[in-house]
Formats: sequence, structure tokens, C-alpha cells
Amino acid sequence: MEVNAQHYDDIIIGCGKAGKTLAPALVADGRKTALVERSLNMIGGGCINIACIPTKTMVASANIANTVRKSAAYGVQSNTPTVNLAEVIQRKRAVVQGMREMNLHNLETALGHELIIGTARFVAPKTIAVTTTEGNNRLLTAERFFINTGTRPLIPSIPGLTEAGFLTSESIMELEHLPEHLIVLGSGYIGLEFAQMFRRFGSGVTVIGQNEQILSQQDPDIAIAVQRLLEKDGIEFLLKAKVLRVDRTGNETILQTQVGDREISLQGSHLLVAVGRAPNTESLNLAAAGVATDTRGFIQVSDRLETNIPGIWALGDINGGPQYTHISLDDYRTIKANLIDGGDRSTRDRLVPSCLFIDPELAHVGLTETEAQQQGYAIRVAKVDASAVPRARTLGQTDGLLKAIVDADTGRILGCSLLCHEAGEVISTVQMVMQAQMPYTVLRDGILTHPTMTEGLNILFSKL
Ligand SMILES: Cc1cc2nc3c(=O)[nH]c(=O)nc-3n(C[C@H](O)[C@H](O)[C@H](O)COP(=O)(O)OP(=O)(O)OC[C@H]3O[C@@H](n4cnc5c(N)ncnc54)[C@H](O)[C@@H]3O)c2cc1C
Ligand SMILES: NC(=O)c1ccc[n+]([C@@H]2O[C@H](COP(=O)([O-])OP(=O)(O)OC[C@H]3O[C@@H](n4cnc5c(N)ncnc54)[C@H](O)[C@@H]3O)[C@@H](O)[C@H]2O)c1
Repeated sequence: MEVNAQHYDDIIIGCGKAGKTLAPALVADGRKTALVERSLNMIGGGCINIACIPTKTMVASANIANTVRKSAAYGVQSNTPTVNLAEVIQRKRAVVQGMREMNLHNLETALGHELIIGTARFVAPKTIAVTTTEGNNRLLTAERFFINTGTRPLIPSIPGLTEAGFLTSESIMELEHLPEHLIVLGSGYIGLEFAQMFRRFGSGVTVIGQNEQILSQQDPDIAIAVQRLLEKDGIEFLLKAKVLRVDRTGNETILQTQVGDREISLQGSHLLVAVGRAPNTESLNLAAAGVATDTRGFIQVSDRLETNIPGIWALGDINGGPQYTHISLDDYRTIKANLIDGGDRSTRDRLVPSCLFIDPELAHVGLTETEAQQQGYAIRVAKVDASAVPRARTLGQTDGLLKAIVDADTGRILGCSLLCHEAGEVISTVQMVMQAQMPYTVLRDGILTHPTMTEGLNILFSKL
């Protein structure tokens, strides 16, 4: 049943990191604001419910299992660990639920009844219809719209895949029994984090990649170092492989693959598909609003995140930028600066840090060596094994590689990749030096606490 349209100053569609942070800021700015989120189970967005937080909670369990398994090397005797996946999942659910409740409380406090649970679709420019879970329709209009609807797993069209069945990053985190042998299709972020996690829980794991190199955006030396340490964990890789067909027979999923001119058949108890993300744009009926998308369906935006339609902005993964929660948060900062604080902030030239949460972690900021060369910089490259860092030795965490790319003319750091214990923390120090536009010598000569992993930066930059 349709009712008369309700009018708002601002409507946010999707409760991702950007949307949930922007809503209270708009309210505080005196705007009559509604936030439309399609599911109560997704309050707070993908990050806390089905992505970063649940995965990192489960990675913590996997790392505990690994520590126990290796304890004898530290002089501590223990039994071989037994992983109860149902309890790991229970712990994950508790962490997620706690964060979702906190987000719900914050949003209800800021928005009251203007937090609307339902799926939004445009029916006219600046007008949406919201279908609630009970099937009711509400018409809402607003002067300004902010789209923050995120992504979902991309499912490739491979013969037999749908019929055979498969796991995604969401369903794999609801498994209560350990897969005997997990095949992971995709050698990117999601594929590698789950591959190591399930290997450490006790599953056999094979990763299939379509390129010769895993982590295709990284430099080859870094990607190879990651592959080697995952192989040390017992993970197998089948690279440069194209999956021709998937079948399910009894308890086995069988993948027919082509590697060069050879056909290789692979069997596993479970298959995880992790080959990228598709944008949640179809259900929005963007055509009714005239909002333009790219060929993959992501919304096209300016460097101020405005779409081709004045008064409609797109934030987070949906705008085709880097897919990280901290980037979605930065999109919020851009909108706040320009629309609330009267500033002039753009997304151009922002530094994008990232961390792949395997153990040891791979953190990156700025340009890779390949990118720096392609952009025509004269560069100097520093590299050092993680084993050179005293803290790594005390911890028995000596696998890894530290690498920095420096502009030979200015001494400024162009990029850095750290594959080492606590890399995700250490990279922030490098990022701050880059942001302050200081020369690399600050990290070479600065007094850093001994013995810490950050002290490794003294060692790395003294190689130049
Ligand atoms: C398994 C996994 C692990 C990850 N780990 C990390 C990590 O460790 N660190 C990191 O930085 N990033 C990580 N990411 C990426 C990160 O999760 C995303 O970049 C981030 O969640 C993007 O948030 P967003 O603001 O774009 O929106 P999202 O968080 O995707 O939220 C979009 C919201 O919109 C809602 N919605 C969609 N369509 C509609 C509609 N029509 N009407 C109403 N509501 C709608 C959805 O229900 C959802 O709640 C991970 C991703 C995955 C999949
Ligand atoms: N720690 C983190 O910050 C974190 C963790 C998970 C996800 N994420 C974000 O989510 C995004 C999506 O992750 P993802 O792993 O799905 O994507 P991804 O882009 O990182 O990796 C996808 C991989 O799948 C491969 N691929 C594509 N089609 C294939 C096919 N048909 N067969 C075999 N391989 C194929 C690609 O070559 C690529 O290596 C990431 O890019 C990242 O931005 C971040």
C-alpha cells in the first residue's frame, strides 16, 4: 500500500561506515535526515556484520590455534589443539552482535523513527520507494541523497557452479563443521585471509588463482614472499588456472581447470568463491534518478563524490574507489567538509593504507615499485628481511620482507610494503611521515624504542 510522500532534507540509503557516520552529523547540522537500511541484521553495514570484524575475530581464533600448535618451539608443552568451529563461530557472533547493538543504539539516539528498515529504490528523481520487511511501501522525497549501499560477492559464470553449490565470504563464517579440504577460488584479500584461517583451524586448503601471481596489485617480490609463507603453513596453490567446470558428486566438489595446455582436476569437500565484489546498484533503480554507473555497475562520482545528478552523492565501495572501511570513513569526511563545514576537500591524491590480515600481516601504503616506475619517478628501493628486526627474533616471527620506495630526487617516501608481525600497526608510522611530507631520513635517524617492530623502520631506511 502506498502512502503520501514524506519529505526530508537529506536521505541516506545504506548503513555502511560512511552512511552511519554521516547521519548524526547531518542531524547535528539541523537537517531533517532519514537513513534507510534494508535489514536490521545489517545495522552498521557490512564491516561489522559480514566483513572486517567477523573475519578478524575468526583470524584471532586461527592465530591462537597456531600459537598453541607451535608452543613447544617456545619451551611450552601443550597438546595438539582441537578447534571447535561451532564455538569459534559463536565467539564471532557475540562480537558482531555487540557491535551491531552499539551501532543501533547510536543511530536510534540520533535519528529516532527516521532510522527506516526497508529496501530503497528510486522511482523518480529525488524520490525513493522503501519496501519494508512486512511488504509495505513508503514514498520518501529529499533535497539531497547519499548512496552508501556497498557490495556483495561477485559470482563468476562458470558451468556447473550454481548447481554444485559454493560458499561465499558470508556463508563460510556460518559453517559449524570444519571442511576437510577447502578449495578457494580467488587469490586476493578474501581468498588468502580465509585460506590461512581454515588451514590453521585444520582444513586442507588449495587456492586457485587466475594469474601467475597472487595479490596482483602488489610487487612480484612481495607477492612471492606471501605465497612462500602460506605454503609453509601447508596451503597449496594452483596458479594461472582457469576453472572450466564445477561438479558435485557425493561429498566432493570437483573442479575441472585449465593450466596452460594441461587440464587438471581438483577435488575438495568445500568451495569458497572469492573473486571480487559486485556493486549493490541494480535494486536501486538508478535509471529513475538518472544516476550514471560505469560498465561494472559502480556509481560514477567526481572527486567530491557527487554523481552526475546534482544533489546525489555516492560514498564507500559503491562509488568504485578502494574497497576499505577506512576509505568509506574518509568519504564521509569529504562530504562533511564540503557540505557541513564549508570546506573544499577532495578525494584526489589521498594516501590509501591497507592491511591483509594474514599472519604475519602484509601492510601497504602509497605506490608499489612497479607503479612508481610506471609514473616515471627516479626511485631508490630499500629492502630487508623481517629476520633483521630484533623484535621479530624475540617473538620467533622472522618470516617476511620490508620494502620501501623513495623518490631519489626529493628523499620523500613514495610507498612502503611491510610483510611482518604487526605490519598493520607499523605502516601507520610510515604513512604519517609521508603525509607530513618529511624525508625518509626521519625514519632512518629517529630514535625508536628497542626492541619493537617499528624499530625495523630504522633498519629498513638505513639500507638506502
Ligand atoms: C570478508 C571481507 C573482509 C573485509 N575485511 C576488511 C578489513 O579488514 N579492513 C577493511 O578496511 N575493509 C575490509 N573489507 C572491505 C569493507 O568491508 C568494505 O570496504 C566496507 O564495508 C565498505 O562499506 P560501505 O560504506 O561501502 O558499505 P557497506 O558496509 O557495504 O554497507 C552497505 C549497506 O547498504 C545496505 N543496502 C544495500 N542496498 C540497499 C538498499 N537498496 N536499500 C537500503 N539499504 C541497502 C546493506 O544492507 C548494507 O548494510 C572486507 C570485506 C569483506 C567482504
Ligand atoms: N584486510 C582487508 O582490508 C580486506 C579483507 C578482505 C577484503 N577486502 C576488500 O574487499 C575486496 C574484495 O576482496 P576479494 O578478495 O573478493 O577481491 P580481490 O580483488 O582482492 O581479489 C580477487 C581475486 O580473484 C581473482 N579472480 C577473479 N576472477 C577469477 C576467476 N574466475 N577465477 C580465479 N580467480 C579469479 C582476481 O585475479 C583476484 O586476484 C578487496 O579488494 C579489498 O578491498 C579487504
